[in-house]
Amino acid sequence: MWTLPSLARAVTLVPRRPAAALPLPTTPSASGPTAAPDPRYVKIVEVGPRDGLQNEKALVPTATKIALINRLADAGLPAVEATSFVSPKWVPQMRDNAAVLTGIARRPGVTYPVLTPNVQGMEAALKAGATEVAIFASASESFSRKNLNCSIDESLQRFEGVMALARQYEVPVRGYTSMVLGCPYEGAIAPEAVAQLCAKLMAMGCYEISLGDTVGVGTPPGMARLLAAVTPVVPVAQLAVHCHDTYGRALANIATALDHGVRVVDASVAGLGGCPYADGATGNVATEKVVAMLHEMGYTTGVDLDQLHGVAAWINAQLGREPSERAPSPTTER
Ligand SMILES: CC(C)(COP(=O)([O-])OP(=O)([O-])OC[C@H]1O[C@@H](n2cnc3c(N)ncnc32)[C@H](O)[C@@H]1OP(=O)([O-])[O-])[C@@H](O)C(=O)NCCC(=O)NCCSC(=O)C[C@@](C)(O)CC(=O)[O-]
Repeated sequence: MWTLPSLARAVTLVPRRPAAALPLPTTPSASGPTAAPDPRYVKIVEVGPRDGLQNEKALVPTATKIALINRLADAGLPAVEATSFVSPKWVPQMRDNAAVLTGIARRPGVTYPVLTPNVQGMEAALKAGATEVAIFASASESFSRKNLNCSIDESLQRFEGVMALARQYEVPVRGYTSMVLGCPYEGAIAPEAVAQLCAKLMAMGCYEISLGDTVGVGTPPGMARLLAAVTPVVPVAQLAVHCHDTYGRALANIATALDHGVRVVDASVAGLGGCPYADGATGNVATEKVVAMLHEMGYTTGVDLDQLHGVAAWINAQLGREPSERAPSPTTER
């Protein structure tokens, strides 16, 4: 059986900057990110292969997942969340995590984060060659128990073990905070409680916090109140927003976040997804809709919108899904 001391031999370790010193989002160049932060560049973190597919009822073939990830990277997405190393009893769709992560063709300059809820998941992720991971906490006690089978405090204790391994193997860690704008089990969530949790995740060593409107109940004023509470404790350059589109408000909420200086946006190609432990959660906002809006607003993303539409149509066909409403044509871009 594989044991921790064999880890150094099992994985190829790439020397990295300490996670806390990771740079702000920058415009990617042909050879990777440039040094100077560009205020008009918005980094899209594509979460479809994980957050999207985790909710599909029928098992998606591993080859389809790998092809999806490769196609998204080819379309210019700078970060493609590939899979999660969670219990296969809890999320069967992600049980081929190692095969997916080892099967993708890694494109230079693209990161492929994976979710790790505990040391067991982190060890498996490292063994499969993960070079970036994400831990995921909830601002709602009820959702924490449904999603992670433990309290918020217990989840943070588990993450300590993940962070220790991440430091040892120099793997950057992204932190998620879920249910930041409301919870189906608890209703309203206090922005101050979200801020406190985000501060704890930052103190543990996360380089960025993604604020999850897990069930899409947020509104632009709610997003503004949330960011007013969170930005004093987490610099806005280290915040991302992760908006589900349950009630069609995701783009408006993202636009509000952009107004407040957020420059990292999570999205899911074709609007795939939901959350298996959050009743009523539909997919993340569709990546093609976010990219179209950003380009119309004069932001750059490095994403080829036509190619991305092709990926959305392809994955819809693979999954037998009806295409969602097409986002504006790239011909209208500035
Ligand atoms: C955290 C646990 C594992 C606790 O689950 P548990 O049952 O309390 O764990 P346990 O430690 O008691 O172990 C029970 C069994 O699970 C196994 N196990 C334990 N850990 C692992 C692991 N890492 N990988 C593989 N197997 C694992 C362990 O080996 C054991 O196996 P058994 O002895 O019964 O055969 C479980 O609750 C779980 O897997 N939860 C994950 C749920 C999930 O993935 N939810 C979706 C992602 S979160 C999300 O989508 C929100 C987000 C991030 O997108 C942001 C937003 O929208 O807000």
